[in-house]
Amino acid sequence: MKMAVSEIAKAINADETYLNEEQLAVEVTGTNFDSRNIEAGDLFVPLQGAHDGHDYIASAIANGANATLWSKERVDFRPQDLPVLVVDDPLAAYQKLSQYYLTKINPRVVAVTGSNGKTTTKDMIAAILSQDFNVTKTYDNFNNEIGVPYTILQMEANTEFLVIELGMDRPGQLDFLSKLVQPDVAVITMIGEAHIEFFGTRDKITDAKMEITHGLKEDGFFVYNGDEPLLRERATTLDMEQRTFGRQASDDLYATEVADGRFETSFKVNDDPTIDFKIPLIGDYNVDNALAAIEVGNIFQIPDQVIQGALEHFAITKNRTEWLSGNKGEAILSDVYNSNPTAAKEVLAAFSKTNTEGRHIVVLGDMLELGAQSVQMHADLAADLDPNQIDTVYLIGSDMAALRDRLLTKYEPQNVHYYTADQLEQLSSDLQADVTAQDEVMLKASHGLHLEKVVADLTN
Ligand SMILES: CC(=O)N[C@H]1[C@@H](OP(=O)(O)OP(=O)(O)OC[C@H]2O[C@@H](n3ccc(=O)[nH]c3=O)[C@H](O)[C@@H]2O)O[C@H](CO)[C@@H](O)[C@@H]1O[C@H](C)C(=O)N[C@@H](C)C(=O)N[C@H](CCC(=O)N[C@@H](CCCCN)C(=O)O)C(=O)O
Ligand SMILES: Nc1ncnc2c1ncn2[C@@H]1O[C@H](COP(=O)(O)OP(=O)(O)OP(=O)(O)O)[C@@H](O)[C@H]1O
Ligand SMILES: C[C@@H](N)C(=O)N[C@H](C)C(=O)O
Repeated sequence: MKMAVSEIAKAINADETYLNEEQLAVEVTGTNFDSRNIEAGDLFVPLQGAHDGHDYIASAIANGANATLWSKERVDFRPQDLPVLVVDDPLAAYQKLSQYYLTKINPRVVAVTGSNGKTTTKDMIAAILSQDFNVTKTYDNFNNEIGVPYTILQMEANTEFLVIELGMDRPGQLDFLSKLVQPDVAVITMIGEAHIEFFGTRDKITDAKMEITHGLKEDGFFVYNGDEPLLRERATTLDMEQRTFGRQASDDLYATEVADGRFETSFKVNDDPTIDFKIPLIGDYNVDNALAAIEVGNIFQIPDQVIQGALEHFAITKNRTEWLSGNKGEAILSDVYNSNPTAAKEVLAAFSKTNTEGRHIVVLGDMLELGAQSVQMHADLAADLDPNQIDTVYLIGSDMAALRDRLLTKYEPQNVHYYTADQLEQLSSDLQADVTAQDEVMLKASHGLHLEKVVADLTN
């Protein structure tokens, strides 16, 4: 982005009495809400976390901030050595600025939500559209009320498509984000149980996910998983054009001949069986993510051969079924960004099928935000762990104790290792001592368990 302070001030209704002529002419070339990541020319956005972002203005300036948003409540403590845009609420101003900038650049917008698969599908769609267009996509999975404005303000002036991930863990959040980005295409990958603690039922999760259509343009497209009855039912009330994907003949686009490779999955689709699609990921569920992305490519008339090439080599975001090589030469499947029952079952199914000369070792940590059904849902994962396919299980976290108890009815005790959440280092050192070059290790847990530290220990 490139904007003068005067343009920003108008866009967000900042109090211009704190800005002189010279300051109004200063040019801003980016934004950041973390002073440690500020680059020369950026606008600093002080946000409230556990600490107050305003307290880091000195480091933002030292790193080259050209201007800062500033809460009017802190106006007496404003810095004197750069332009200060005084507003009621810096986060609301940040969101408003992003909306202004989006209107100014005016790309077509593809918005992606779903209980699982948002980041992967976003990456696939961006890879496809990038073959023919200038595309900006969500950085990592910055998908909330802070991450969405950040992504929008990252756009270069020549951006033709914005592929943006929208996340939520409460009703109303997607209503806000969808109206902010006003998608040309809204995608729902699937409905699972992620964050069900704050909804109670999958039905209510579906209602909240459908909010992605609230800002959908009238001539826009709604792309969704047609195998989910809860989505099919809601879609009947929408006027916009719709495209479904899935595994059933009733879907507009469905996969056939799905085949698992060592590190990839291949499949065909109903509308052109001559093309062999391949994705560099294991897991049947990733075919669904790819189908959603192909639908988007079709909407924008990207030829099938071009889509095929883009999917074969698309760049995945780290820690999503990412294969790594461990210190002893073992193969590691890192899926440590998040976890919930549907995702854990899918990844266990995929991992169970991979060939190994050694053992299949699984490390599972607590799945968070599952509410009253949490303990039961952890215990139920026992059905997805077969001692003939998964040799050794490491469990960590309080609710995983329920899974340990269940597993002891079918596993030898020496093959089930249990740790409390504060024993992560112990788990890591025991696992390192146990693993051999021939083994394969899969790790999955909610982000809060920090299994990425174990992955780092295994691969350092
Ligand atoms: C306000 C803010 O900056 N808080 C981030 C910050 O928290 P803290 O409370 O620890 O901040 P802290 O109190 O230390 O500092 C307050 C503020 O001062 C800043 N600061 C701090 C120190 C310093 O030297 N300099 C400085 O500028 C700091 O960046 C922050 O802006 O530091 C954490 C660790 O780095 C991030 O994890 C937090 O990011 C939040 C979660 C976020 O919302 N980040 C956005 C960009 C996002 O999209 N994050 C995604 C996750 C989004 C998500 O949870 N999505 C859910 C669904 C949506 C939920 C909606 N609530 C899902 O996908 O399931 C991600 O990080 O991967
Ligand atoms: N379509 C799917 N169905 C079930 N599970 C999936 C699906 N896609 C991905 N997953 C699981 O979810 C994990 C995270 O994938 P991804 O990051 O794409 O999802 P996400 O919805 O973006 O999650 P987050 O918003 O928390 O980043 C994967 O590694 C896999 O375990
Ligand atoms: C970290 C956040 N994006 C998320 O996915 N949280 C859930 C609870 C998880 O980590 O499993």
